[in-house]
Amino acid sequence: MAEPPVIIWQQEVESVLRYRDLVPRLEDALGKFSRRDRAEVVQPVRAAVPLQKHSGFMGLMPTYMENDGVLSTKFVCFYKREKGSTLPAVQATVVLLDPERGNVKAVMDGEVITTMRTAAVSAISAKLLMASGAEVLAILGTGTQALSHYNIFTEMFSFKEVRVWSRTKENVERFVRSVGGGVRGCGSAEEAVRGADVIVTVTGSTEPVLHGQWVKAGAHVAAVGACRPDWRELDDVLMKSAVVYADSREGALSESGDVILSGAQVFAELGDVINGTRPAEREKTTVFKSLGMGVEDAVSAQLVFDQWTAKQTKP
Ligand SMILES: NC(=O)C1=CN([C@@H]2O[C@H](COP(=O)(O)OP(=O)(O)OC[C@H]3O[C@@H](n4cnc5c(N)ncnc54)[C@H](O)[C@@H]3O)[C@@H](O)[C@H]2O)C=CC1
Ligand SMILES: O=C([O-])C1=[NH+]CCC1
Repeated sequence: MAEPPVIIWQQEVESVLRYRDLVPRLEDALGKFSRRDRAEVVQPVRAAVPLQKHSGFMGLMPTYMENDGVLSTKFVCFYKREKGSTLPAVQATVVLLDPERGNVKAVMDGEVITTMRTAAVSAISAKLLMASGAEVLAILGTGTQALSHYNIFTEMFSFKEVRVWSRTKENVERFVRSVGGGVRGCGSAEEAVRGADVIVTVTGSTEPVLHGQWVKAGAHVAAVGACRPDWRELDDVLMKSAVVYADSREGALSESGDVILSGAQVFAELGDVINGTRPAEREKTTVFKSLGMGVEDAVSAQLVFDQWTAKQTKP
């Protein structure tokens, strides 16, 4: 009989997961995904069950990496929250299985994984696509993803200025305090993004918050919110004038309102750039449309499991 599964909860995930370990694993996973080799990654587009009464969805994100022996699925519930709501926008659990026997090896908190792997993939997009000498970073949104994006973008790059905007002044002030200052709070999205070299959109908005006419030519945008076919964060002007990259072409064409409703073409996946099969158009305005992929959760969960197991066996 198989061993019972271990439970690895939030604090323990936090204590073992580090961006320096995660980033190379995610780069490798993005490259493998884009090769479409079924021995490397099998990952269907997320199935989303509507939770109509609660304005949300439960996403199911199964992934199998045969060569790496990794089998997992994430359950992620995400919601459109009304202004002032204190309920979380995203809750997630990752289940890691033994692919040979089919038993569950570990059940782990998926919030830290989702928060960190999403920010890490956006940072990889910036590493690949932002113009050299980028100085100004703008973040639209001040929630969970805003903080993780701030953390990794300031850890990986040396911006001279970081700006942030959110719907309320209180949210902006709270965010600035939470990161210990060093960030300029802005009164409007336009003020935050004008002249910025890199723009991160991490809002719960279902309407465009970022307009192409404000965006400097050659800027890189990492667009993380609006993960439903009728939700938007970016307007048509930006989508049609930028070179659009995605984590998954199929994901973008079935889940991204910014891609579907603007009619913009997906030029490449990030993995194509990593594999050298599509170019990084650094000198042009670029949008990375992030939807989130099961393979990102799979490699993150395996990393957590390995680190956690090593910690248990240390004398
Ligand atoms: N691409 C991916 O892999 C992932 C995407 N997400 C998405 O990222 C977004 C942010 O997630 P969290 O930071 O966890 O949420 P959160 O609730 O912690 O933060 C959301 C932020 O957006 C702001 N906001 C909400 N509605 C807005 C509107 N109409 N206009 C302007 N700002 C608005 C809120 O004030 C808050 O600052 C969500 O859309 C979520 O679904 C989350 C996880 C993974
Ligand atoms: O990949 C993910 O976990 C999510 N994408 C959109 C909301 C949650």
